[in-house]
Amino acid sequence: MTADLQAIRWARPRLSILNQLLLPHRREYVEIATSEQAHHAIASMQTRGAPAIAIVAALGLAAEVSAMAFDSDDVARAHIRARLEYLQTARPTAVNLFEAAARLARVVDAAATGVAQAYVDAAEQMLADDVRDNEAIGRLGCEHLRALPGDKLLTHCNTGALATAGHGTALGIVRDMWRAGQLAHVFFTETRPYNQGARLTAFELVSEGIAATLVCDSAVSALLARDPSIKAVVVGADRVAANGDTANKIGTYQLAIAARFHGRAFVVAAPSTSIDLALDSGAGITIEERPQDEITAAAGFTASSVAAPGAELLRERLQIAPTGTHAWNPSFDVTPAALISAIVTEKGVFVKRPDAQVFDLRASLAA
Ligand SMILES: CSC[C@H]1O[C@H](OP(=O)(O)O)[C@H](O)[C@@H]1O
Repeated sequence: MTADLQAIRWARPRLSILNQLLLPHRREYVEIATSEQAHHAIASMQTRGAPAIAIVAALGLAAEVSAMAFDSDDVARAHIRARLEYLQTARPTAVNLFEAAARLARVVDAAATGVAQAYVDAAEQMLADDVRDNEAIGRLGCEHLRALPGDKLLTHCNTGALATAGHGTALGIVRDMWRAGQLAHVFFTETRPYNQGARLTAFELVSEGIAATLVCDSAVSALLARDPSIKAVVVGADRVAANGDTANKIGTYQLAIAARFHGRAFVVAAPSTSIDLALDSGAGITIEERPQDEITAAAGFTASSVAAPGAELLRERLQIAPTGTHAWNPSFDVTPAALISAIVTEKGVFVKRPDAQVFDLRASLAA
């Protein structure tokens, strides 16, 4: 990964994150020293992507804890547990944040002594684990997709180095296929209304010189109808239920319908930390709803605001819809398992049993 694409920098005990609100115009790192700052970075989308928000929450608290002197292990444990509860209120859909908080709570509960140190060690380990898992997803995804006809892919939102500790999930597969000479071209959606595709995936693909074309979300069916060499649609995930129903960036569901209609594979790529085995189906997934003005106005920079210090504050919004327009802005949708061909994780590539409409991820992960 090039240094340009490093979303999370951790040099014990200091954490800084690439402020993704300013991309692709400015590369500016923000220091995160407290759990409040980590919460703000996640809620305001300075950092985003299911694995990245879990890691920033964990390491933001690690930075805070490292600077504190606790009177006892019990005090440290109580503090960490309370802050983990608080951090889970930053965003509701990606399960990685909740999974990480539960795992870290178990670490501090299990540590009889050295609670603060045990917490920091475990939070730090998450960074390395995520890169390792994404590399495995890339490798397994390449192997899985090699057999399918065609030499192009389509992806949605941003699932790359910027959304993770490094390499990425769906975009990690794109990266590995490109490096292996298995990929001639990738199409990627702008991902309205937040434009993670046009701003962030474009930034990653241009940085690495991967042959790529940006399309409007609404151009996907026309693209699939026109180009039979697109072998698959590959997307990430924010939460996958035990039956394979998958919450991912809004627009994913309609991509899956288009892929099914045109006879293309629809592949979900995510670490196993994105799988929520407590949920039987996607019906139980909380979908974040974001402000209406993300739709009624367009965000961006003018030449003068890009150059100004604190450009985030000056982020200009161009009104598109008339004042008084009501908008509905769900940030995610749930793609039914029936439309998903395969789920690629670091633990393996999961498919449905012949004739089944859903996955059995409880059995797959137990195997
Ligand atoms: C590998 S990241 C998964 C996921 O995160 C994105 O959402 P957001 O940008 O709102 O955090 C998107 O759904 C990606 O597929």
